[in-house]
Amino acid sequence: MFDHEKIKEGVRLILEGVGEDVEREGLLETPDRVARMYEEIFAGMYQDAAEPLSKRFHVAGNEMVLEKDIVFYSTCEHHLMPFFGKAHVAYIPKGEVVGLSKIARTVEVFAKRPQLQEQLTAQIADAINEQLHPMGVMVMLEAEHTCMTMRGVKKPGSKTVSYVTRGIFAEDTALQDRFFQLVK
Ligand SMILES: Nc1nc2c(ncn2[C@@H]2O[C@H](COP(=O)(O)OP(=O)(O)OP(=O)(O)O)[C@@H](O)[C@H]2O)c(=O)[nH]1
Ligand SMILES: [Zn+2]
Repeated sequence: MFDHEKIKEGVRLILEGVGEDVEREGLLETPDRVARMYEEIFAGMYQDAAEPLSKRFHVAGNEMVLEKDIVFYSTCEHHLMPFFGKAHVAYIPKGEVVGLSKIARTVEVFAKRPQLQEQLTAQIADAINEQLHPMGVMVMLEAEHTCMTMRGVKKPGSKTVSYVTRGIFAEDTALQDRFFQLVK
């Protein structure tokens, strides 16, 4: 589990590194606050993505289910800066579906870890694929990376779009087009 004291010590060292006085009033509680914050934004480190997807319901048809505009906040593993945006998740069931909220919960588990957008996209798709064994899965993420907008190349408003396909979505470009139409 989280080593709260270690995170606090790290935050103290960063503040000292930037030349701050860690004993001044405004900063006294900061290491503890930041440690608690990390425990929140990295809560997915200790959550099992299979868990929300374990309760399934039987359905007759196999029409596409799309959960779109799922707002997520994640943390870029290169700079520990936030990236945030929307996830669109579609799958074509093969006899089984999950409760709609469980798709968003799956996004949350993986978003709340140090991440790369491409890796986050693939992990969401793979978890659904492995747990639900659907005909196919397609996941698309659109996000703004603060490591690109408030620092570095400073390109505010730029968006990173990533998507992955599994199963019949990988082979059927007409199906991919339908997904792109629906999330537009
Ligand atoms: N592929 C990918 N790259 C990312 C993601 N988040 C941040 N990056 C990039 O990771 C790269 C790290 O590049 P480095 O050259 O090692 O680090 P840097 O000197 O801080 O780079 P700059 O951001 O260009 O200043 C940068 O180009 C970031 O834009 C992500 O989710 N996916
Ligand atoms: Zn970054």
